[in-house]
Amino acid sequence: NDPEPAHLSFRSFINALRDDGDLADIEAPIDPNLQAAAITRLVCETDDKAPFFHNIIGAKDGLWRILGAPGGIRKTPGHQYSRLARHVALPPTASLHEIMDKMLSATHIPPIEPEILATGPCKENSIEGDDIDLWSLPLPQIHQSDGGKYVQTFGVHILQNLDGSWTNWSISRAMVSDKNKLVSLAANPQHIRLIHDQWAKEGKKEIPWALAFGVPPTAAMAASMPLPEGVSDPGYVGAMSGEAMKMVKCDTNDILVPANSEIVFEGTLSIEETAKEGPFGEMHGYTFPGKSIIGNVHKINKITYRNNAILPISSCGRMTDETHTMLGVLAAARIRQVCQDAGLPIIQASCPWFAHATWTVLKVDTTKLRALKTSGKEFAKKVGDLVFNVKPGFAMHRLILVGEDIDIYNDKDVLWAFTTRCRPNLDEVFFEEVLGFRLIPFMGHGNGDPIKGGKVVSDALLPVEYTTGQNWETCNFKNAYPKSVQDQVLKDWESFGFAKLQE
Ligand SMILES: Cc1cc2c3c(c1C)C(C)(C)C[C@H]1C[C@@H](C)[C@]4(C(=O)NC(=O)N=C4N2C[C@H](O)[C@H](O)[C@H](O)COP(=O)(O)O)N31
Ligand SMILES: [K+]
Repeated sequence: NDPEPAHLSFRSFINALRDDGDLADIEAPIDPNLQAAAITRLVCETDDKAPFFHNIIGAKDGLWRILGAPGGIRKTPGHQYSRLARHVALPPTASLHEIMDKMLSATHIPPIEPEILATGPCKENSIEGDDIDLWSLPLPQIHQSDGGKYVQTFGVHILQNLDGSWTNWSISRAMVSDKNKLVSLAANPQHIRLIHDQWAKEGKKEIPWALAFGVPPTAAMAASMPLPEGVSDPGYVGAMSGEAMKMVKCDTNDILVPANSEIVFEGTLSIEETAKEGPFGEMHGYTFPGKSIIGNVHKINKITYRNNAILPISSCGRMTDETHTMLGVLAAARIRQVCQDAGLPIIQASCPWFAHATWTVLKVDTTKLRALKTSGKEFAKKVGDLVFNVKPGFAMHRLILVGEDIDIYNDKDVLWAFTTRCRPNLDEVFFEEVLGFRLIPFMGHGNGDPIKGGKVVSDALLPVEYTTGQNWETCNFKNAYPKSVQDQVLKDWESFGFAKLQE
């Protein structure tokens, strides 16, 4: 057991899940080829407990046990987001808005720089140089049609810019391409791509790199979030958690990794060497068998790892997994922040699971909106011009604007507003000149330019909300009857033979 709390130690996090009744300890022998990921996939589709595989077939010398669905959601009422809440030291009853607020909480405060320790648990074991043979490890096959073994679906890539003034953490998938090599996908505008191109411009051949698996959960959340360029994740996370991240230096380069990481791959990201990458079962729920693209090659010079190390995996695909609950939610959080920093009256943002991280719903403060004396067309254009031209907006293809009466974390509310208050076309502003997201099937496998356009701001605020405010009565139990009638109905409800109402 680690001394650190759950948000600062992957092992403490797993113990916290077990205490929450949110972990399935599986002692049965499980095949890393498909079986572990298939169980994890069904967990994601049924919102069940995180699977912890203690007995992976082919594991040896402590490599490795597997934890699935680290960022999944639960069906337990009132505790749906407890696994995410445990990542950021919030109570299991925390709402998505509170989790997003916590992740944004260090936006305008100074960083707390990491503390560098002489050693740490991640140094307990090591494999070096020619002894590295990834093929001998129990590599997970995540989906049957993936182009290779995606050992990397929840580790954190760590890179620095040229002068070392910026340390970037990010999650990008990578598959094994050789006994000591991975190939990853990180396209424009991702920071891995930006840093890669900076080093390439200076004529460098390779970039010092590390990939840390089983990092402190708060670090995994920051890695999944589009922080502004130049904002170093370690310092941001330190400020967020109120204490310095405990790091150790890699043995074979100067990259710092969390001291209690489960497994660390140390090496270099090649500037020139590329390899076929993919296909991979994507976050939008599709695999296009046989379709691979070109990715960058990472060469591993040393592996260090804890005793009985644990590999986290994300078996991504259709809702709901980490690409929706972390990638989508944290992009929406940053979109809210960007709007607020620009002085727009946006008070909340959400990323509904059914939209697979392609929509962001924005709740507008309509009192402030009315003070702007603007129109829907004008406001929608203003929001889109901002959001679709900043990095946090790159994966989103629809923004929906709604008023205060909508609970944007409730799908029925969102769809009610969208289907009844947004007149198709007239109340929508389309953007064809902005960066588009190739991984969405209607882009990468659609009719138009795979990386340009196809975006829209759908204004689901009625015109009256821009002028004098809501002039309708919602026709539902809570709004269409006097309180006295509602109270009488609720008092009699179960005695009339109806089922107990969910709170
Ligand atoms: C939480 C998560 C985030 C992911 C991915 C995944 C998970 C679990 C897995 C590996 C399961 C699936 C793919 C899906 C794929 C999109 C991608 C990726 O392969 N390439 C990419 O460019 N971005 C990905 N992200 C998003 C990325 O982490 C965020 O955009 C983050 O802000 C990047 O950090 P910087 O802003 O500092 O640049 N992967
Ligand atoms: K990041």
